[in-house]
Amino acid sequence: MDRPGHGRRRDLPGPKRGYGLRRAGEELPAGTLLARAGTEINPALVAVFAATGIGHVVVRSSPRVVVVATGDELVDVGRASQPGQVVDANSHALTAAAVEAGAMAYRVGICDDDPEGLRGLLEDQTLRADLIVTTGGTGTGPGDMMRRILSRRDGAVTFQSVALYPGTTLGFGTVGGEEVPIVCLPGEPAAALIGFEVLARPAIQLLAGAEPVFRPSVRAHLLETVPSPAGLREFRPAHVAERRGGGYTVQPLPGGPYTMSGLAEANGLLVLGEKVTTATAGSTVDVLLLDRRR
Ligand SMILES: Nc1nc2c(c(=O)[nH]1)N[C@H]1C(S)=C(S)[C@@H](COP(=O)(O)OP(=O)(O)OC[C@H]3O[C@@H](n4cnc5c(N)ncnc54)[C@H](O)[C@@H]3O)O[C@H]1N2
Ligand code: MOO
Repeated sequence: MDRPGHGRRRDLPGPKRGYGLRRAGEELPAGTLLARAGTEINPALVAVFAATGIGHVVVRSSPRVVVVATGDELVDVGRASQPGQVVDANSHALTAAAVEAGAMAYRVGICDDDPEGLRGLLEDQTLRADLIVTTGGTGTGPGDMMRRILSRRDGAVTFQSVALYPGTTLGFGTVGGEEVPIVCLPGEPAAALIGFEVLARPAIQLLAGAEPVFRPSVRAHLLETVPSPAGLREFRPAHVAERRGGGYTVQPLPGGPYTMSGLAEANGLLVLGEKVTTATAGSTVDVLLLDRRR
């Protein structure tokens, strides 16, 4: 009984008046705005609604996005690839990107460059898709089937070069009687992901009723000189960091705009406008903030 803390009586001061009590309206006083239109509903917000007696809210459901990879050369991941074959990375990456953007995403997988097969597949997918995202076959060669089958139809999909780098060859428009929006991204994997970021992601945000539609951007101090093609707006994987004294710095990642590993590392996209041919170290540039903590 003489172990410390045992068998001895200690008088503690009594609790202050009101201690441990939760008062009505303490956290959210009457009249507080609970959520703005365009807010994504999360579990805690559901709790806030329920606790404040709101049993019903009007929502836009997550858009259904169908992802199709095209190309005779493609094989599914995990299968042995022969010389001349390419493992399909894009349908997986774009499906993940669509989920990250808040969509219900369906990966259809690989479709050969057979015009009838492709037409039929797109027609079928219009029944379940709010947005169709394809990759591959957007070039101007005779075998670039996506451009061939879609640009023939009375202008519903346009492949006029977009001043985007990488991603110049992408197409966009609608397909089928239901006029389902479609974004046709290039086959080159980094170009496909950047094209998705710039064109498809905002479309998903818009379909979801989300606000804001675009990524936030900041002005940042560029740490390394980079060249950029004239006439095209370049989006380049980069690492952005907050400076101690305020503001941001941005470091372009090695490998330029066409790197998957650079994109995997990036927490921002450096934006170099159409008129920029060289962005010099020390200048101030625009950076889109990707939603990744690094
Ligand atoms: N005459 C012209 N030819 C090309 C131009 C041009 O302006 N004029 N632009 C070039 C550029 S830039 C791009 S980008 C490509 C876009 O062409 P495609 O969309 O037809 O791309 P593909 O030929 O289908 O593929 C390019 C490259 O990427 C590989 N690929 C394709 N799909 C996948 C996938 N799902 N996963 C991984 N890798 C994939 C494919 O095997 C090729 O190596 O056009 C240029 N030509
Ligand atoms: O269109 Mo290509 O995507 O510039 O790389």
